[in-house]
Amino acid sequence: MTEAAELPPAPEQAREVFGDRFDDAVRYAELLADAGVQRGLIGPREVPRLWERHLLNCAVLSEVVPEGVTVCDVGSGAGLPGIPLALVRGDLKITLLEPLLRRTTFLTEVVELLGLDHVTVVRGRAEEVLGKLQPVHVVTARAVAPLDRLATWGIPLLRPYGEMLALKGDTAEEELTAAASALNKLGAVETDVLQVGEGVVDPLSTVVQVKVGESPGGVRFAAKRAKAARPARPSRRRR
Ligand SMILES: C[S@@+](CC[C@H](N)C(=O)[O-])C[C@H]1O[C@@H](n2cnc3c(N)ncnc32)[C@H](O)[C@@H]1O
Repeated sequence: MTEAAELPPAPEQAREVFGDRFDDAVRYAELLADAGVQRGLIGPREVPRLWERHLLNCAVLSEVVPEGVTVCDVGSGAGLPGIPLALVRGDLKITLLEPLLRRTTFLTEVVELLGLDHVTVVRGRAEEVLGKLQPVHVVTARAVAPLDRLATWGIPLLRPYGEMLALKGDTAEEELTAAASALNKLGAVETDVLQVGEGVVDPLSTVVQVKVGESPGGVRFAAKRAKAARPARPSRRRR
């Protein structure tokens, strides 16, 4: 049997980043290393690098999230980036969206244990909750799908003038180029690649930012809504 990897002590930067919520961040890291691994939500090989590669890498996304907004973390998995973001930003209202029951059960436990009153867990696929969730200012995501597919799921969840913030690695620029036409059709008006986490993570975390205009979801989504709104044709009667 392989021995369970040990969770290393929190690095000094974690105290600064999580501030008052540092103890809760430690508790979350312990839950990931223990129940998270046992229930197959995170690989055992991730445990030694939980702080740098997961908690801190996700928490620094906070640098580019505006104040007091609503956020939907699409494909939250074991709570990344949603939970670290919630720990550093009590001003946000965050929905963790995840289709798998095993994962939403874990997320609900974490939210209750850490007393994250500003976080709600919703079970579902992004493309299926459209119209059921209130549109949000910001969609976040990490490791869910290539940018073009992620955009078709995430952008329709946005309010007008909202933005999607996707944590991506080295492939960020490449994915943006490949997704250009899809983003255009979905109503993107501005895109950028941001580097965050100076002095906290090395390498810096890369974030693809996609801002939308008045019509998030773009032409296809607008057409779908128009179709749904059309009155039903009167049924023909046989004479
Ligand atoms: C590789 S995991 C990443 C989890 C987490 N974001 C992280 O970085 O550790 C991808 C997650 O996306 C979820 N997912 C896949 N398709 C989805 C969809 N259409 N809508 C919402 N979530 C989805 C999966 O269930 C899974 O939890």
